[in-house]
Amino acid sequence: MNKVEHIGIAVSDIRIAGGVYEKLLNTTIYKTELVEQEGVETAFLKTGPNKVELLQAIDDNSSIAKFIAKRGEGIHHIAFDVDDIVAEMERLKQEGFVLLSDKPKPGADNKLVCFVHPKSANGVLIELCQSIVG
Ligand SMILES: CC[C@@H](C(=O)O)C(=O)SCCNC(=O)CCNC(=O)[C@H](O)C(C)(C)COP(=O)(O)OP(=O)(O)OC[C@H]1O[C@@H](n2cnc3c(N)ncnc32)[C@H](O)[C@@H]1OP(=O)(O)O
Ligand SMILES: [Co+2]
Repeated sequence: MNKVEHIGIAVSDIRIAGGVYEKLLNTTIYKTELVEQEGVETAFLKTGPNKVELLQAIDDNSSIAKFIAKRGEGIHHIAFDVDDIVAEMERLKQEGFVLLSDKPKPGADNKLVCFVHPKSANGVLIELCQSIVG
């Protein structure tokens, strides 16, 4: 596993939260993207080498809607960059982690992603991300 790729933050209103994070980080949102398969609208900000992903639910079935209903807004997941997501998924499975999909799926920002259940990672939802090249 490589560096932290982004920190995902669950928000109720991405426009309001976007303004707050633009002020906080003294930067502007460089990309917004709707990821329908995940039921989310996203907005990305960069600070130094780090990325923050704001996530708003687009419907009540979204993981983000459930998370906010249960826990309120806040840090939702930590994403790690990987070179070979299939190999990393296999390694984590062998180590006993619970993966939330059998195969990588399309994420935001030209990535293939897979999630590790928070119950198998000390209460933190982990995302693996591999950049799609080309
Ligand atoms: C934009 C695409 C992509 C990217 O490219 O970056 C994204 O980031 S998408 C982000 C949104 N998508 C996901 O989160 C997909 C993976 N998540 C899931 O599959 C589910 O959210 C889940 C983790 C399996 C939980 O779903 P479910 O079991 O239906 O919900 P519960 O509310 O019953 O939760 C069970 C249990 O887990 C705790 N929980 C839930 N979410 C989190 C979390 N983010 N961090 C820590 N813990 C979490 C929840 O509180 C429950 O615990 P108990 O209350 O102790 O039972
Ligand atoms: Co993410």
